[in-house]
Amino acid sequence: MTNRLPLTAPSCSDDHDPEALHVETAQQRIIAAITPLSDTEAEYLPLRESLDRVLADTVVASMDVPPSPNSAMDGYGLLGTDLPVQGSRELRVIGSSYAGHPFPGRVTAGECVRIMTGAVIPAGVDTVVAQEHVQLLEAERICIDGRSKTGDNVRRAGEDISQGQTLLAAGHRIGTADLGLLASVGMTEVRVQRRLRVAFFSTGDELRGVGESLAPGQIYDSNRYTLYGMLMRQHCQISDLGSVPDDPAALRSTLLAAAPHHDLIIATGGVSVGDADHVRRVFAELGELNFWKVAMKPGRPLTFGRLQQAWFFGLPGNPVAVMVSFCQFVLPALQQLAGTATTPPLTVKATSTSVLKKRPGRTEYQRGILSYDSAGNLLVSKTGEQGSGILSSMSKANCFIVLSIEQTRIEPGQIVTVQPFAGLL
Ligand SMILES: Nc1nc2c(c(=O)[nH]1)N[C@H]1C(S)=C(S)[C@@H](COP(=O)(O)OP(=O)(O)OC[C@H]3O[C@@H](n4cnc5c(N)ncnc54)[C@H](O)[C@@H]3O)O[C@H]1N2
Ligand code: MOO
Repeated sequence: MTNRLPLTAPSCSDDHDPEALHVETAQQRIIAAITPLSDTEAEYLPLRESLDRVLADTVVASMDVPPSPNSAMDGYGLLGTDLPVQGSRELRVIGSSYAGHPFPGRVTAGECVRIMTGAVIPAGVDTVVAQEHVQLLEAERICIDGRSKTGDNVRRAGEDISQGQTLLAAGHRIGTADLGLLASVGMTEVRVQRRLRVAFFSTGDELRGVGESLAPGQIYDSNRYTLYGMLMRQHCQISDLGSVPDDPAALRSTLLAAAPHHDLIIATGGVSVGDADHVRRVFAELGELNFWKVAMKPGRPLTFGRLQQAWFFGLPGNPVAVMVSFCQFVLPALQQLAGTATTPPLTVKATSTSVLKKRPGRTEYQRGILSYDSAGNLLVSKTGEQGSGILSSMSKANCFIVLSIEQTRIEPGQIVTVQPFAGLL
């Protein structure tokens, strides 16, 4: 084979490869290389349609929420100076304030108003006594005791949001609470970044699509399905370019056709050193290779670079390697492109209940099931066989067990680092 990039074969006892970048270095190189999308193609969307989109503008609150002081309880609104220090006191009920129907007058000493939760606090009132703490007397009179204190059950204007404050910053991905937050200041539409355009294709002469029949040596293409799922979860605008044969000319034309119309191109397979692994070589001829190979398992031959204005990931073909490298590298790249904060995934510590086999030299992402024992301690067990072709290990898992580069065999009872799938997949 010609034109092969050098590969230093790891020894049998460890997996060290001096050419492979550490995971953190590779992540930093990706973040450093990518500049966020400009907002020239940002669009206005009706509020509900903006769910999961990225804000193009910082939103400043145009009003206080709540706009007026209001009651937190159903009860009686009165003056704090009327609260008895000891014993009880009678007050005269002069009217009522309901949510949407404020009391128009002023309350003075010796008086009170019937008030409902959410109703505007009338002028003069600074305290609401819950009705459970009030004794009803005849002829519009009540009796209160010394249990309450001035200011009780009054929600001040702007206690949630104050006019002029930054409500949500540009680059924030709009979540479910944010839809309510934006509605609470009366916004009908928001300006959001366009969705990221991501093309993906698989490579391999052995691949057939679902619905086709398999000849000997052929397998179904599963990578385009996991990629579809992961990209849809990230709200990308996707182009599935299908399965491309192990043919440099076909790879070349697929890459060149996709580059002008996409922010990111993802290929799977063909990035290792086999005679039919053309993806990295073809990419390196056409574009700028940023790095090849990361000291991780699975996912070592990962390839990253740029082709015209599109970023490129050549993910290793093994189905688990695709998912692991997507989570660790494609996700931060998408976040960086979208201009959202690139926060590392949350990790927790858990006690392993399994023996975890590992050789030094690569960070490993084993697939685990995170659970609690009866005392509330976090436990994690591995999902059986851990080969990078064992996709069922991902399907059974709810977390990655992240074993650091120099870590070796883990015994049951040892504490390990775990990355839950929530927010990743
Ligand atoms: N001599 C060496 N061989 C290999 C090395 C190495 O360092 N030296 N690295 C191994 C590692 S680690 C990985 S990961 C793989 C990655 O290789 P490729 O990216 O070139 O992937 P392929 O060879 O094309 O495929 C690997 C495997 O995955 C299956 N596959 C591929 N695409 C799909 C798909 N779309 N759906 C389902 N399954 C797919 C493919 O049939 C192979 O079994 O290289 C090792 N070799
Ligand atoms: O790096 Mo590979 O993904 O171990 O099989």
